[in-house]
Amino acid sequence: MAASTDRTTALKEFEETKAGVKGLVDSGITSIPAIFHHPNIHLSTPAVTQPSIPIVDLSLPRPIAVDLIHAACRDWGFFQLINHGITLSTIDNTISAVRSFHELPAAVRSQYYTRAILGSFSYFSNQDLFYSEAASWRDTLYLIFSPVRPELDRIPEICRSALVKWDESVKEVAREVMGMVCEGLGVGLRRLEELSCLEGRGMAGHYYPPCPEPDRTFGLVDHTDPGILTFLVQDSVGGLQVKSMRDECWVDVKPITGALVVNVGDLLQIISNDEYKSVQHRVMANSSEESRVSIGTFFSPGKRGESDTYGPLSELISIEKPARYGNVKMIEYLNAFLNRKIKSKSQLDPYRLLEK
Ligand SMILES: O=C(O)CCC(=O)C(=O)O
Ligand SMILES: [Fe+2]
Repeated sequence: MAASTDRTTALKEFEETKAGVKGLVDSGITSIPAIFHHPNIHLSTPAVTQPSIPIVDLSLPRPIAVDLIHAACRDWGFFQLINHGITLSTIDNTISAVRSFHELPAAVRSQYYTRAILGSFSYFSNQDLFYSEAASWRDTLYLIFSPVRPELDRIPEICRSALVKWDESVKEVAREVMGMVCEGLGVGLRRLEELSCLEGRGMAGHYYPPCPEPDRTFGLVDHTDPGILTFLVQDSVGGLQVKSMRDECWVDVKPITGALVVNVGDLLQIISNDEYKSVQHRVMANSSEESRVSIGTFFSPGKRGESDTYGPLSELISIEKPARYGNVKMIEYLNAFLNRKIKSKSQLDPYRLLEK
């Protein structure tokens, strides 16, 4: 009881600094506060560097790229996309813009600190700070681009134009990739787009400061993403790991300059009726001397009215393979995701109809 009261007080104190993990690092700490201690971290297995997640070259002839994307979504739930058309300078500018926001003086960035992510722009440390057993070594800026358009003047000037441009660039790549995903699934080319899967877009700009005790905490605990597809760009520091479906090993996602990391979310697993799998991933606490930045864009259906439900595509249901999930109502689904601790697959379970 006393311990949990202490923890609650410590969490509130940390929250009230509105300066995130970056604020702790700037204060010169040499050990991490107890709220960041993950008790069973020593039990978690280290990652291997081989095999690595698939690489898909978008400049290959389309049928070949479609086959590669299909195999990657089926066997890994993850791939790195190269030659996708977004220039290196756009990527660098975007990463720098996110870094610059997180490195603004605490008094300036703290003005944006809020957990109300439904506004245009928010900044916080650990989305699930008050739900999880232990906090992780990470701060985040978050923006919703669609279906509600952001109020541009509420986005800090230091990252505004870069993030708006990034959203547009990623959306174009996602349009192409979603078409190829549909082709791989054997459904109409625009099926996902017609389901408004390009129209729900949120963006997280994560900042992982160097951690003085990286063996005691995580950067981001293992989880699956709730939406359709995630497109992520990372700097050269590394730390992202994916759980291999084949042997359950954690595998490093080695940073490749200019690449986008693409992964299947829980909703695509549902819609594809288990053809494609959303796969667990995590980020280790940053043991390098430099801070790490990654920017994820999360695509999900933008149509979220009472009658808009999303379940296994009728083309993928047969007598041999009946529907494995019931229908999802987006508002309920997203609210459930936002109001609990980060974990894996919990979004899928309530909708599962049959045991695999
Ligand atoms: O920072 C990363 O590399 C991964 C971030 C991530 O998995 C997420 O935001 O869902
Ligand atoms: Fe993720």
